[in-house]
Amino acid sequence: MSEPLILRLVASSVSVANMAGRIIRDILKTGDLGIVEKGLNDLQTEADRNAQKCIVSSLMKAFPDVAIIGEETLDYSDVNPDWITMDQDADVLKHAGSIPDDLKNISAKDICIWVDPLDGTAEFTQGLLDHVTVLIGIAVKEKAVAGVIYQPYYNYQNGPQAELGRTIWGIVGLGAFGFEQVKPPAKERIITTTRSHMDGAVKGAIDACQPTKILRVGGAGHKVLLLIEGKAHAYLFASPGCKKWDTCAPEAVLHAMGGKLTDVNGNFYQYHSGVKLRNDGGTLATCLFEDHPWYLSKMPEAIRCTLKSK
Ligand SMILES: Nc1ncnc2c1ncn2[C@@H]1O[C@H](COP(=O)(O)O)[C@@H](O)[C@H]1OP(=O)(O)O
Ligand SMILES: [Mg+2]
Ligand SMILES: [Mg+2]
Ligand SMILES: [Mg+2]
Repeated sequence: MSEPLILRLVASSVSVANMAGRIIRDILKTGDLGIVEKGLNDLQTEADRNAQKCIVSSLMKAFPDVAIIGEETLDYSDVNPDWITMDQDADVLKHAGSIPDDLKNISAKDICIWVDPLDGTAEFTQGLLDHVTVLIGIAVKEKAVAGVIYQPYYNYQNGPQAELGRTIWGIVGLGAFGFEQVKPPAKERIITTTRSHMDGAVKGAIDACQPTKILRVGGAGHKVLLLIEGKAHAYLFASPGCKKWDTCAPEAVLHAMGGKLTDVNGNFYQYHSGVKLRNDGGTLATCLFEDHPWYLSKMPEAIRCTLKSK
């Protein structure tokens, strides 16, 4: 008998995220990023386009009955056949015996896969390569239940011989894998936030939490990696810039390891295929589930009202 659908989805996502990471690294090596301005402070490169073609074409072929929503608007008629992979990561498939009961019998019609082929595009164009991640999030009905975060330039500070890239994945109720889970320092309050989309509300919400340190870095995926590795206590972005493909995979991985991600009013985002793309309520995520209410209680009333999820 074949493995449960949720595990096959994650195993395929891990394999295809690795291939997308190779495509991203190849584009950077050419030196021509093919940058397009989609809007104010909103860029797209050839790496975003090609990585999404690889991910969406591969997953569509493997799971034709599942809804897939990617960040970039693209024409899929000219996809390079070498970019289509049907591989499924063997290490993921080994967990077939430990799937939580509520995910054992899911149906393809209830699934939506959210694809951010390259999260941290602004930082990618500026050479801040460790801020870049490939995000594939899997939702069943409205809930983010599984996610893959591939970091294509992990290790790049260690010189040209270093082996690049790492895969982090998780399934809520099963666990999260591919990283060393470390608790954040007890006597500090480190908050990570945007470096390229800062505004008054983002700053006001952070100040209200009186952090001991602020880490301004790019990418939703990268900031959640800082949480799961204990380098920050909270990720706070009191602004509606992120979309469902930015938060689905990070939220699932964070929940799988014991953290929590919501909007700044404490509401969970919904991820079914008909949902509004924009995360109107901002982002408040904590490494430890039990810390979340404290940060929530510090959110200024004016910011909570402005960022009510619609
Ligand atoms: N105003 C915005 N316009 C477009 N994308 C945004 C905006 N704000 C946030 N994002 C997306 O959310 C990610 C996290 O935001 P930030 O780095 O500012 O904390 C960004 O890397 C970007 O994803 P992407 O790079 O995939 O387009
Ligand atoms: Mg983008
Ligand atoms: Mg993104
Ligand atoms: Mg992106």
